[in-house]
Formats: sequence, structure tokens, C-alpha cells
Amino acid sequence: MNDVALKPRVGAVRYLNTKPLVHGLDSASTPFTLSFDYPAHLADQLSLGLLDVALIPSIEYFLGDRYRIITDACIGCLGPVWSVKIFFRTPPQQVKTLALDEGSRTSAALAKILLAEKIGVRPDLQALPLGSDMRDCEANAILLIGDRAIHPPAIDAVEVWDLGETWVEWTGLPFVFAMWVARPAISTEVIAKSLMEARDGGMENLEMIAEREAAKYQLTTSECFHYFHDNLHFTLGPQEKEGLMRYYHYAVQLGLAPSGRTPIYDDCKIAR
Ligand SMILES: C=C(O[C@@H]1C=C(C(=O)O)C=C[C@H]1O)C(=O)O
Repeated sequence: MNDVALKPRVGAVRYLNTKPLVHGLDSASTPFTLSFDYPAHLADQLSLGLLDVALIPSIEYFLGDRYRIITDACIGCLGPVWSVKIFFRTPPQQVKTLALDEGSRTSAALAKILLAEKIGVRPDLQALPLGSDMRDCEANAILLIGDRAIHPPAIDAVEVWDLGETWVEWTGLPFVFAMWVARPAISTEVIAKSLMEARDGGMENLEMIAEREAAKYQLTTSECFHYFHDNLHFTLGPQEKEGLMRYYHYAVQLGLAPSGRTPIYDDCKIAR
């Protein structure tokens, strides 16, 4: 029998932000098959049962059925995140139309929350398809995430919000964009251990990963290292969990998630 067919299927985000989380997972001894995709697609694949575990947008955790958070590895931030931005063509208070990056689910909801709750603006929404050029989009404001937010084409923005920075300044809490989530009834002890070791190894090798990846993303090694080290945050601790619940609270308030969900964190001995 084909060994690959027996391995659990794990899906990770295809952006630069995930490189430290998947450090060393390309070896034959990795106890699962690993595929890469946009965050929104990973959420859809997990809910369809095409993946067993995936690094899904945090908002999707609250939309899923009996999902479990299986590790304390995540994509988060404690301040400016650099790769999640709204570009405003009009002053934020005057925004009538907002285009949302189709790769995103968490930041799409976060953009709606920040506009509605912070400044009372509820724009009409449109999709910004993956691969499309933001210059062809006529919306008053555009949300971009991931690699394309790092090098956006020059548009006539009058203001830019870094959504990590805006959230942290507003709430005083960290923000959690994505975490490793399993469908119910999937045995994940071995997977979780491997994912946490990968993250820990990634943290110890940030410089090496930055050196390897920077040029592929038209960055200098030091810009790439700074992104990994100072913008992104890869641990889901008590403060991050509080940030996640605050975000969930606002999402429920705006009708973006069902009420009454309590996160299930797998075995505390594993997810420290
Ligand atoms: C920091 C980021 O976090 C992400 C944003 C996500 C979202 O908005 O749904 C999901 C996963 C992460 O890739 C980023 O993409 O730049």
C-alpha cells in the first residue's frame, strides 16, 4: 500500500509568514503530508474534510464544527504586522466601498470590525480576487494580506492602516490571525508535537530562514528577519487567547460568527 495515502493531511499557509512554522517539515520522516495554500482555501478544505489539520484563519475556528486548536503555534502579532493593511483612497470616515483580499478571512472580518466599532463606518463590500491587480479595483479602500501586502503596487492612498498595529493600539491585546486546527476525531498528538518542534526549530533558525527566503520575496535578509522577529509572533499564550476572545466577541456583535463558542485547546501538556 502507498505510505503517503496513510499519512494525515496537513495544510499550511503559502505565504512568507509561515516559513518559520514549517521549518524542517519537508523531510521523509515528517508524520504527515504537507500542502500549501491561501488561508481562505485552507479553511474551506478543512471544512470539506480534504485536510485533517490546517493553519486556518482564526475567525474560521469559530465557524467550524467541534474543531480543536492543537498546538500553541500560531501566526499572530503584538503590534504592527506589516503584511495586513488597508489602503484608503479617501479618509477612513468617508469610505463607502471596501475590497477584501480573497485569500483572507480573519483580516477581512477584522477590517469590518475596526471600521464599524472604531469609527462607525460600514462600507459596501466587494471581493479582491487572488492574483488581481489592486490598481484595477475602484473601491475606496482595499484590504491586502500576506505577500502581496508587503509589496503593494503604488496607488494614491491617503492613509494606510496596519491592522496589527490598529488592533493592538485599540485593545491593548495581541492579535491572532491563524492557528493549527484539527477536525473532530482526528488523532493529533504526533502531528501537534511535530508542528511545535517545527516552530521551535524555526525560532532558533530565523536568520537562516531569512537568508534563504529574502530574495524570493524581493526583501533584504534584514527586512525578512525583522518581519519574522519583530512583526510576527508565533506563540499562542494566555494574552493571545484573550486577544482571540476579544476578536470573537466583536465578530459575534457584528454577526460575523455564531455566539456561544468556547475554544477547545487540546491536551494542555502538549499545547503549553
Ligand atoms: C499576518 C498574516 O496573517 C494571516 C492572515 C489571515 C487572514 O486574514 O485570514 C490568515 C492567515 C495568515 O496568513 C498575513 O497574511 O500577512
